[in-house]
This record gives sequence, C-alpha cells and structure tokens, in this order.
Amino acid sequence: MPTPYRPIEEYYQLRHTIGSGGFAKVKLAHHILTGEKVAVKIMDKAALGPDLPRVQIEIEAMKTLTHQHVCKLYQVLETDTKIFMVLEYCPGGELFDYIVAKDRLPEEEARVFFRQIVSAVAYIHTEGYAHRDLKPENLLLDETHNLKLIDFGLCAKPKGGMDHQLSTCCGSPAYAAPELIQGDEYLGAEADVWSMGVLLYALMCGFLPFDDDNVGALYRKIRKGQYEVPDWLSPQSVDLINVMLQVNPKCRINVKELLCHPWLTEGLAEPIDFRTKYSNNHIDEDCITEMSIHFKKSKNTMLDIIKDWKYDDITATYFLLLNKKRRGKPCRILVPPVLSPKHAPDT
Ligand SMILES: Cn1cc(Br)cc1C(=O)Nc1[nH]nc2c1CN(C(=O)N[C@H](CN1CCCC1)c1ccccc1)C21CC1
Repeated sequence: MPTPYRPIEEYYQLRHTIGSGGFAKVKLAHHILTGEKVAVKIMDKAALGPDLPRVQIEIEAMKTLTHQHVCKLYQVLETDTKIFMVLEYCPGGELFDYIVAKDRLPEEEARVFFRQIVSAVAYIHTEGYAHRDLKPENLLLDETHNLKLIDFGLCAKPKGGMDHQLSTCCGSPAYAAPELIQGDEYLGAEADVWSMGVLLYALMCGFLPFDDDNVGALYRKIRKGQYEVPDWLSPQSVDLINVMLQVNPKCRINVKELLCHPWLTEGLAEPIDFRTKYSNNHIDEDCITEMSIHFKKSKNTMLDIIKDWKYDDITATYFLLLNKKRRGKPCRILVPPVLSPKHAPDT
C-alpha cells in the first residue's frame, strides 16, 4: 500500500524499519542531497497521547547535545499527525545485542566502551541534563565500533541546575538507583552513576547484578545493594563497581571522581577527556561553499542561515556534509542545483 506523501519524503528516501517501540518506529533512510544514511524516528502524535511532552523534551535535549558519543539529531519535521526526528544512523545496532552475542566482554573491551559511556554522561551532566534511562539498549554502535547514547525521552534538565532534586520515578527497574525506586527525592547525576555501575557489571558479566522476575523482589535486592562478584572480575573492576553501586548516594562515587578512577585511566596519562570534539560556532568552510552553490546563496548568507540551527533541511545538509568530509568522502551535494524557471534550458 503506497504510503501517503509525507514531507519527510521531500528530503529522504525511506527504507525498511530497523526498530519499533511502543509509540514510535525507526526507519533507515537516505538523505537525497548527500546520499548519507540516517535513522528516522517516526512518532504518531495520537498514539503518544500524554507522552507527547517527552518528545519535546527529547528534541530540545538533542538539539543542545553535540558530542562524539551522543547520537546526533539532524532534522525535526512535524505534521498534524506525526513527528519525525532525523538522527545519526548506527549500523552496529544496540550494545545490548552485542553483549548477548559475545556472552560477556573481556575487561579491555569493556574499558574502551565504558570510557565512552562515562565521557558522554559527564558531558550531558555539564550541559545540565541527566539521562535517567542508561542501559545497553540505549547505546548504539556506529560504523567505527564506537558508542552513541540515544533515547533522551526520560532525561531531565532540572530547573535549578544539576544539584536540584528530582522526584519522577522513571527508567528501567533493573538499572534504577535505590533512592529513585524508593520514591525519595534524588539527584539525576547520582542516579545516572548507579545506572552506569549496573551497565559496567552487565558489560563484564553478561548478566545483571540485581535481577528478579518479581518487581517487588527486584526492588528489595536493589535496596539491599548486594550482588554476586564472579571470579573473572579483576580487583580494580570490583572496586569500581563497588563504589558505583553504593546504596547511599552520598557514599557513591561522583562523575568527576569516576573520570580519574584507576580502572578507567589504566594505561592513560590523564583522566578521561569528556569534552565535545565539535564546536558550535566554527562552521566548516567546504560545507558552506558546497551549500552556497546548491542553494544559490552568497557564502555569507549561507553562513548566517546555517548558524540559525533551525534543525530543518539546511541543518541536516550541513551536518551530513560534515560527516562525509570527516569520513574522507568528497564534501559534495549529489543533486544539481534546481534551475529557476527563467534559466531553464530550451527543450
Ligand atoms: C538495531 N539496528 C541494527 C542495525 Br544494522 C542498525 C540498528 C539501529 O537500530 N540503528 C540505529 N541508528 N540510529 C538509531 C538506531 C536506532 N535508534 C533508536 O532510537 N532506537 C530506539 C531503541 N530504544 C532502545 C530501548 C527502547 C527503544 C528506538 C526508539 C523508539 C522506537 C524504536 C527504537 C536510532 C535513532 C537513534
């Protein structure tokens, strides 16, 4: 059944579905102007119902967050029935499936991934966001086998900053901090550290530290904070998991200390660098040139339009051209500029 024309198809060729969740599905797509692959998250407003505000929270968060280990948002389109989020395509799929396929990860491989996870979380915390749903399903592998954090629908940007208490109980139970499931007020940053502790345990063990089919029993285990320590874990990794899975959030290691924990910095000269590699105010010259030709604007006008960061087709074309250049491909738009009628060649 041919799909009704959607504004998205003006800019992207939609392909097959690569993921489907409750109120959304994700399709692989090709950006027409650059040929680049993207992932389009399609949400039906009616199906979203009361969850619609979560999408606005996710969009605002992802517009702000530009980091090498956070999945990039390129464009947002909205119709009266749908919201389309055009996001970075990660061909490696979910970290969850990768761990399952390998049973568990050797310590060295877990360390490389965990450095990227801590770097992404430290970055979003400095930007004033707590993710609140950290788990291997929300970490994707890109084409260079590096991790990208996704699903900011449950994230929080506390009004009073990151030391402002939160109260909403959310996220996935097995990864949720004791104070969060207790219903107490909690700090997003501290809850994210707990979830990363569960994540690190899952990476190196291949199973969860706290697990039970009965949610009540699971909550009791989390509040007790007792878990098995398999004999293949090194003393350093056991120490790190121990300081992250402290039931009392005030005894728990914080992100700043995490960045210089000996298990994470093993073999490195300095703490983990969590700063973003992208700078929002430096716009790439080659991209401006290519876009000014295609969109038939002066380079100065093109620069001003890009700097509006409207997350429309201009924003998407800029980021996707930049991606091409970063991957060593020509920084080129594949489609000739549209000739205005008065210049159309005589047929
Ligand atoms: C699974 N898979 C296999 C290959 Br090959 C590529 C992928 C894949 O999903 N790639 C991919 N690239 N970019 C994305 C994805 C998936 N993806 C996602 O956003 N995936 C999430 C996955 N969540 C994890 C827990 C609940 C749902 C999703 C959210 C709503 C509906 C469906 C999927 C994005 C858009 C950011």
